[in-house]
Amino acid sequence: MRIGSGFDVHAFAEGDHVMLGGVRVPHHHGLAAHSDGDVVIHALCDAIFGALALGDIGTHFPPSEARWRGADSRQFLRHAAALMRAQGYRLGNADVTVIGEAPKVAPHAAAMRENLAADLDCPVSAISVKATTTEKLGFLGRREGLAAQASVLLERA
Ligand SMILES: Nc1ccn([C@@H]2O[C@H](COP(=O)(O)O)[C@@H](O)[C@H]2O)c(=O)n1
Ligand SMILES: C[C@@]1(CO)OP(=O)(O)OP(=O)(O)OC[C@H]1O
Repeated sequence: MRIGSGFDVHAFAEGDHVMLGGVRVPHHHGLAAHSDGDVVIHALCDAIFGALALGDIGTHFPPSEARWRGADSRQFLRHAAALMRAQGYRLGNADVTVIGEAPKVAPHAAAMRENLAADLDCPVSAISVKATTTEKLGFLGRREGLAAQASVLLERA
């Protein structure tokens, strides 16, 4: 078995939605990023890369490369899943927490879990997506951006 953890933050910018776990969530801001800024998927990718000791998301998808501009982060997750399988592992379970005051994540958590499970080729029951505020404290509490953290357990396939 291997465990991994990941963390990602993106600042709010102009826009009318954020992408979270591959779900387009309406919001009065977007997220500033090279890709689509999906903090859920970025944290999950880093957790998988970490579990495999294969670097991090920037190692695999350098922000210096124009081809990742505006990219759908689900392709990053499918790549991480392919590397996981190639190393002889499958996802045991994943637990993701979105941190921020808004938008509300709970109404979209089921759709996010479906997307993540599809990309990781695992049962939806193996994927948890939850959220918390920071009780208005700090940069997340001031609604300057959104963060996500993820933990994964990989099992031998
Ligand atoms: N962006 C968020 C933040 C929180 N939630 C939901 O609200 C619950 C209460 O959050 P507290 O930080 O006050 O404990 C939390 O358990 C989530 O269900 C959310 O959906 N989106
Ligand atoms: C995803 C990548 C792709 O270039 O860029 P960003 O969308 O800015 O996201 P970040 O979480 O900073 O991870 C780095 C990059 O791999």
